Amino acid sequence: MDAQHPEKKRRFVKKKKDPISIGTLKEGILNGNRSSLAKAITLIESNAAHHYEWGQELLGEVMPHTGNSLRIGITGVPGAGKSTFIEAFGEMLCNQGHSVAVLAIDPSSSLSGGSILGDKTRMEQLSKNPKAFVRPSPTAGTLGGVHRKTNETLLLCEAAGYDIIIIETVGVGQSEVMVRQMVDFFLLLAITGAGDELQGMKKGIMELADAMVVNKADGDNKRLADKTKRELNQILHFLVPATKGWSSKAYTCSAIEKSGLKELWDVIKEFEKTTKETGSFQERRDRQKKEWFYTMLKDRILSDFFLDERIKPAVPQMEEKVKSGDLTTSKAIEELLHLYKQS
Ligand SMILES: Nc1nc2c(ncn2[C@@H]2O[C@H](COP(=O)(O)OP(=O)(O)OP(=O)(O)O)[C@@H](O)[C@H]2O)c(=O)[nH]1
Repeated sequence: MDAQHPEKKRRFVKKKKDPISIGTLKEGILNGNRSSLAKAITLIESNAAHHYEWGQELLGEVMPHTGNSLRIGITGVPGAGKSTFIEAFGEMLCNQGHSVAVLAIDPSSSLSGGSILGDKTRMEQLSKNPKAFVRPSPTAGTLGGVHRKTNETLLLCEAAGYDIIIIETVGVGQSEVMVRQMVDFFLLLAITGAGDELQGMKKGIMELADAMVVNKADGDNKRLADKTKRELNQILHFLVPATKGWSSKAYTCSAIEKSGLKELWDVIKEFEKTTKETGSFQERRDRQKKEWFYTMLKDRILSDFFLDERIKPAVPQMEEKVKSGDLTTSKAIEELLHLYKQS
């Protein structure tokens, strides 16, 4: 019977006893129901084809309710204090009446199967706050897959009414650009006394930042933190600004003492106000949507190509021919594309 009604089958998430309709999930999300949101994210993150379809259908339904948050990206080398900072910063925002969703991207989980961010229970306090929603990094799949899942989770969180979305990534170089492509404001968390002035961070990553904050500016470390802040400001002064019309600066804070957080929030609010006035806020959002469209299109074409029934066996054959010198690389590619276009 299901086979005769594919539409009907498609509209239901089949759990053993409790089928959930897309409509119910949508309603739950729009009412800010956390369990509906969590179920929807599970659909988005699932690698099963039918879940993917349901997830996309749901996303289409909630799309008109997205786009209303301020999206903040945070990165920093391991040990910079990201969890401590986000927990304190998130609590402060919740106390001010905001609702905050925290999503994580952990490149190590998709590249090696291990995880830098995900292994331990993180941000326990914030997770318990009724105005906050903390979601660990999707662990399975390629970095591109993690990108899609995080981007779609962000949209679901917006539909659920979270007005501040924080996307955290561990600062090891692979995922900063990806996060920058998803957020309005990008913050780099730094620490003092790491010897070389860029603390292992490439200049390219500093160029992505709308602000840097030297964490752990407390106790004996305070003076050193101020010194690092001055050094970073000197470097930032010579870099191309990450956002048109905004000059990125360095600040200090202590996540443990909860100092400097309010000042940093004032900087972010000022950024939002200025960039909305100049139009660069919307320009970036439009550019991100365009980039996202092309990323998804290329991903889709790639997987369609490599999963094609005729292409699958032909690729290793062509590879052998290229290796043995029977065919040039260009000729082998031409033959594969010819085959693909016929199928
Ligand atoms: N003195 C001081 N220590 C801090 C501060 N923030 C974090 N720490 C400490 O720095 C260490 C690392 O903090 P985490 O928040 O786990 O830092 P992280 O490694 O960037 O974060 P994860 O990505 O969660 O591993 C912990 O021992 C924290 O207690 C701070 O403001 N002052």
